[in-house]
Amino acid sequence: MKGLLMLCHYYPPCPQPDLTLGISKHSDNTFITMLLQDQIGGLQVLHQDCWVDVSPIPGALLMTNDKFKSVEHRVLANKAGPRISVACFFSSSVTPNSTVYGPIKELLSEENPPKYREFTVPEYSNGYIEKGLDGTSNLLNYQI
Ligand SMILES: O=C(O)CCC(=O)C(=O)O
Ligand SMILES: [Fe+2]
Repeated sequence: MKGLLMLCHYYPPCPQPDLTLGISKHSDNTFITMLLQDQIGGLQVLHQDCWVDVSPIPGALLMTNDKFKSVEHRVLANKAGPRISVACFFSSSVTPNSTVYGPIKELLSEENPPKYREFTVPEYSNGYIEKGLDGTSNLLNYQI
């Protein structure tokens, strides 16, 4: 499928899970993510400043991106394991695309000026990768 990127994660068992994380806090930079996780657990989403466990349900596929706002999430390290998950990212970032995206012009006015500058999807995706999962939003780099 065009624009589908699949990432398979293997988290080895960790002898001291309190000292590290499986994946640090981040939000996905794709249009939508579908995730298949095994029974080990460890995925958490940030909800009202609290980390909430996303318990594995056998056979369930998890979709992130709540009303197009990508939810922040992380994965805890586990003594049990290994843990395996498969994330499918739906995004146009893997195909060349020179389209410039920005705030919808009809919604802008003197009272409501643009908060973000325009950018292309490859520019945004490369910035996301270069920044790394440092817990901050990549969008901050495009704020005016
Ligand atoms: O392994 C998981 O449950 C989550 C993986 C993840 O957050 C990602 O690939 O972006
Ligand atoms: Fe993620």
